[in-house]
Amino acid sequence: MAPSAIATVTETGPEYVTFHAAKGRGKRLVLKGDKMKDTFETIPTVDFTKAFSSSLEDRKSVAKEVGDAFRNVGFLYAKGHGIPEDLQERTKEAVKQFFALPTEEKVKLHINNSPAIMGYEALLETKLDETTRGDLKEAFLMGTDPKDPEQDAPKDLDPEIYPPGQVRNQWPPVELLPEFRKTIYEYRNALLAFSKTLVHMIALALDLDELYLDKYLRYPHSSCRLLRYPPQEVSNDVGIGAHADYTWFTLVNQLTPDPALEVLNANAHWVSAVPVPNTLVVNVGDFLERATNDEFVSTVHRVVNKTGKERYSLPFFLTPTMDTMVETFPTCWGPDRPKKYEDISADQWQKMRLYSARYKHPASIAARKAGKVAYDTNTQANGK
Ligand SMILES: O=C(O)CCC(=O)C(=O)O
Ligand SMILES: [Fe+2]
Repeated sequence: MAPSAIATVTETGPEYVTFHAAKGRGKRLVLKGDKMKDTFETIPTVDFTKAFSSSLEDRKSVAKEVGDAFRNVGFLYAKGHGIPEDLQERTKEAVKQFFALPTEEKVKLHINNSPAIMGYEALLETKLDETTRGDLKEAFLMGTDPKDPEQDAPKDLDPEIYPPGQVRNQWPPVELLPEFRKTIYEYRNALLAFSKTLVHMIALALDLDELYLDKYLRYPHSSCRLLRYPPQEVSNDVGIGAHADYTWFTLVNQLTPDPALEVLNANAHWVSAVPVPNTLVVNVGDFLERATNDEFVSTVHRVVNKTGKERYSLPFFLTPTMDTMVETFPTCWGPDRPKKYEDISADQWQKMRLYSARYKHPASIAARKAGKVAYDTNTQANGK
């Protein structure tokens, strides 16, 4: 696993770092001097070229590097992922064009119109770090929507999870952005294909059959979140407050060259995930941490845009098919290593985390009233 030479520790931060993660609101002491632990100070790079090889030995060599990175860091830079550069360029243009639309066009697509919480979310609408005034970013979210023909969704999805006709994705009119939907789908489908290869590498890294985890991927919850971060002017602003993702994993395409994404190591020092052209930043989410009985780590991260420039990024999130029960993987527990977590349906997990982070969204309020979703009382106070 070749360490990236360009990621560096940027600051030691305050005495404590607070964050928002599966286990509730966390707080970690910043370690200094001889209290410091042996932990990562760079983000490793993994070349995925051999993940596409017909030789199992080649694929296992990539899987080993993925396993090392996910056990020790929870983050890696993926190169050799095969996503065409021209598609990445066109996607970046599409992202910029979306955010350049007049505000009145963007708010027509507001997430409050969508029970699935897809669409446009304005600046400061979320607040992952309660010590700030909110997350200084605007977003456009798209995810699973069986009505979108581009997704070729199975016909027998659970109607409780995907009520027929329910508003999910919301797209800007083609007259305004003729190529937008097409380009975002082309990108999303390429990332979904790469994700399936990454899932195979994860299976091998955990000594599972290479295809063992495919049973979770009949219609995985794959979503893209387009993000624009204006330059921060207020001193304690953040682009996104410190948090862990609730996915299986996230693939972030940093579309602009200036550093802003930071990853928390065991000393509670922030390690910069400096953008590296034509790589994806891959990180383990809380759901995969749980399914591996904490063998893989879901690492806290944040975005701080002090560059004086606008930043654009594009995370892609992967979570298993909503109607599957996710067990602790069989190689991750045994007599000497008891299971720490109950099995949980992907739908329950997704809703619990999504609604906690969007506490005032109409779908979140309705689910709470109906007693349909278990809430983590530690995290709900954070959601706006
Ligand atoms: O913009 C980024 O680089 C990361 C965004 C992120 O952490 C998230 O959307 O969960
Ligand atoms: Fe994240």
